[in-house]
Amino acid sequence: MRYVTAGESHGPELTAIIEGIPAGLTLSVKQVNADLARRQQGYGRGNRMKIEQDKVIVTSGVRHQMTLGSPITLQIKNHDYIHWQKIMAADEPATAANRVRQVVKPRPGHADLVGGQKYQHQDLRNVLERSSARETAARVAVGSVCKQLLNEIGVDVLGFVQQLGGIESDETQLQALASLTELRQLTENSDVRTYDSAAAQKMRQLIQQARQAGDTLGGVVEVIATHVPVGLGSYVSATTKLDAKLAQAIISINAFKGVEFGDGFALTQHPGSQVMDEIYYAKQRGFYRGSDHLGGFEGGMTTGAPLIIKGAMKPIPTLYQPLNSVNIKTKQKEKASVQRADTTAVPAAAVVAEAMVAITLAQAVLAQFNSDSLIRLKKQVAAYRKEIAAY
Ligand SMILES: Cc1cc2nc3c(=O)[nH]c(=O)nc-3n(C[C@H](O)[C@H](O)[C@H](O)COP(=O)(O)O)c2cc1C
Ligand SMILES: C=C(O[C@@H]1CC(C(=O)O)=C[C@@H](OP(=O)(O)O)[C@H]1O)C(=O)O
Repeated sequence: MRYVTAGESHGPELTAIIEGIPAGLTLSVKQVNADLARRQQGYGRGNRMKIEQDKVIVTSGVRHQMTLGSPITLQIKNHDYIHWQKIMAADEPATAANRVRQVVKPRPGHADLVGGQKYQHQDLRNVLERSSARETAARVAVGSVCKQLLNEIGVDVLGFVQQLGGIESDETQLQALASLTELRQLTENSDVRTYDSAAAQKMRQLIQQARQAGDTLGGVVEVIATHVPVGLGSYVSATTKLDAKLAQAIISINAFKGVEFGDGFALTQHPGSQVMDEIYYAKQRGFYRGSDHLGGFEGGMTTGAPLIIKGAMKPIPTLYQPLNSVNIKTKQKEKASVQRADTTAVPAAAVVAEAMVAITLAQAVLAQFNSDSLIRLKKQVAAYRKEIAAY
């Protein structure tokens, strides 16, 4: 399965085309829209989210709510386009009237300067339009389709905020106790996508302070995937290791600078005796682990334990109290340009990370099992699970 997204932040729409989803999957557009809405929420987002109400339009590959096996096209309209039609026009030459709102003072931490140098753009809007995380809405729509496929074979994926601006979310402690369903209820009942708690209150205060100071915040998101079959991915080649593919998928999200599996970097502070997941056997269950310090991976393969993947998001680069920059035209020192921006988008990014994990897992499943028909896929996965359990 492969996919591509297209679309500029202030252009008419985002588009995603997915190729390789099996025929026979009942696709809920309502569910895709619910995921798109989750990505738009979260305390700390800017005014753009008041303009957009992301909804997907399916224009191919699905008939009567069932996938056909042909490429699926998903479109999401940019409501903000109405304010940018002239500036973003594809079919009109540049004129004094439409060459307005140019960006010439690159923002440190955004793609502006390097994008301008690489593509030789003199208006950095040509870079920011596509480097903007607006694109992640399309990925969430693709991820939602993939989650629906994964649900058919019992795999559940959930992303949530683990830490924001240094304040740890209560879900981290709850995670060990709560099922994914309980965790989902907790995260959905809160406007910072965290358990509505003392920690969430502190996060909100910190975001308010950052906003007032013209500053921004980052954080850590966590994604858990449960009931993943044993042995997705392989140790045989660098390119077949599934943990490596997931690392790529997480780092591909705008502003992500780090990824961890299980206890990740903290593993380095303990002796081996404390961090390996010891092996047990029970007749009903087959082989299983007593812990999950390694986040569900050994040798680039899934062990059958829950996948625990964390991603570190840097603070948002656009600051209302802008940092030092240089005007690309005059070469004079100036403060970076200020575009409308989020104070933080960690809650939104948790939904994007969930989508990226779902996409990568769906790709692994479809590479290993039949990808023409959902019925055949389910049969093959069930037979494989039996074979593994009988080992
Ligand atoms: C959901 C989401 C929303 C974001 N919102 C903004 C924003 O409003 N302003 C901004 O400067 N960067 C924002 N970013 C981050 C930039 O898109 C990102 O830093 C930029 O594309 C440069 O890429 P890099 O940080 O991966 O190097 C956001 C990222 C995500 C995931
Ligand atoms: C549009 C989205 O996020 C945008 C991501 C973004 C950036 O630079 O990454 C900058 C802002 O764009 P704008 O200036 O149009 O408000 C965010 O709002 C979105 O998440 O849907």
